[in-house]
Formats: sequence, structure tokens, C-alpha cells
Amino acid sequence: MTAPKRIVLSSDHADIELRKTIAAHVAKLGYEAIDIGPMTSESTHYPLHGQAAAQKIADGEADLGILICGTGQGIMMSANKVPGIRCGVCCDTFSAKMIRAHNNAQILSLGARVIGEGLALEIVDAFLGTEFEGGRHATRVDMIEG
Ligand SMILES: O=C(CO)[C@H](O)[C@H](O)[C@H](O)COP(=O)(O)O
Repeated sequence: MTAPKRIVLSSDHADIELRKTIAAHVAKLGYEAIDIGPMTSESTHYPLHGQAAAQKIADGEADLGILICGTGQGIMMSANKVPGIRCGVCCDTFSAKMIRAHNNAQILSLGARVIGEGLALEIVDAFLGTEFEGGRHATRVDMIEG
């Protein structure tokens, strides 16, 4: 399997600058960053952005995604409403590796009001640098969808 190349990014108003920093970071790593905004910090509604990004993956327009809201939680819940999407909030690099290796999550969600930029970038690297292990984990991931 070739490595995923297209990363869709979105957020709410909690921290669009962190999203732009991560978009530039993944582009530097050789991924295609698909930043679907929002482009201003005006107050908005995280479900709109979580679901829009998740839909890009469901539609085959992106391979992986990175979402940001204040805690990472609301936008994660919204993304997970899109059938077939698995999104997890991570505040540490171990979890970021595991949601790829064991859960085959397509989307990483970050809490901009919980972690700083340095840790956020390390978590992104851990997520993007890990492949799904398959095997017994594939059986369990299939059971999520029912
Ligand atoms: O964390 C969030 C949802 O889980 C959002 O990003 C918001 O930060 C949170 O809901 C607070 O909203 P506010 O309008 O910025 O006060």
C-alpha cells in the first residue's frame, strides 16, 4: 500500500493559526495539504467543519485528516457521525500512533486549548508516521461499523 498523501485539515475558530502551521508542516513533509478552512477566526460551529472534512475522506477526496477545536472533542464527535469515519482525539504521541496502528483512524483531532504547538506537531508526526497493522485489529475495526 502506498502511503496516504492527501491530508484534509479543518478547525473551528479555536485556533486557525495552529491549523495553518500544521498544514505548512505536512506540506513540508511531502503530503498534499487540503486546508478547507475556515480562513477567519470569526466564531463558527465545529460540527460544520468536522463533518465537511470527514466527508472529503468518505468521498475519496482525501486520505487522512487533521481537525482542531478547543478541546478536540466536539469536532471529533462530529467527524465520527460520517459513516465509515474513525476519528480520535490525541493529547500524546502514543495514542496518535495507536489510533493508526490499531484503530485505522483516518482523522486525528487536536485540542488547541489543551496542548501547545510543539506537542501538536509531534502528535501529527506520530499519526502520519504510523500504518495500520491489520490482522486482529482489522476484525475489531470492522466490528465498529457493525
Ligand atoms: O472545543 C470545542 C468543542 O469541543 C470548541 O472548539 C469550542 O472551543 C468550545 O465549544 C467553546 O466555544 P466558544 O464559542 O469558543 O466559547
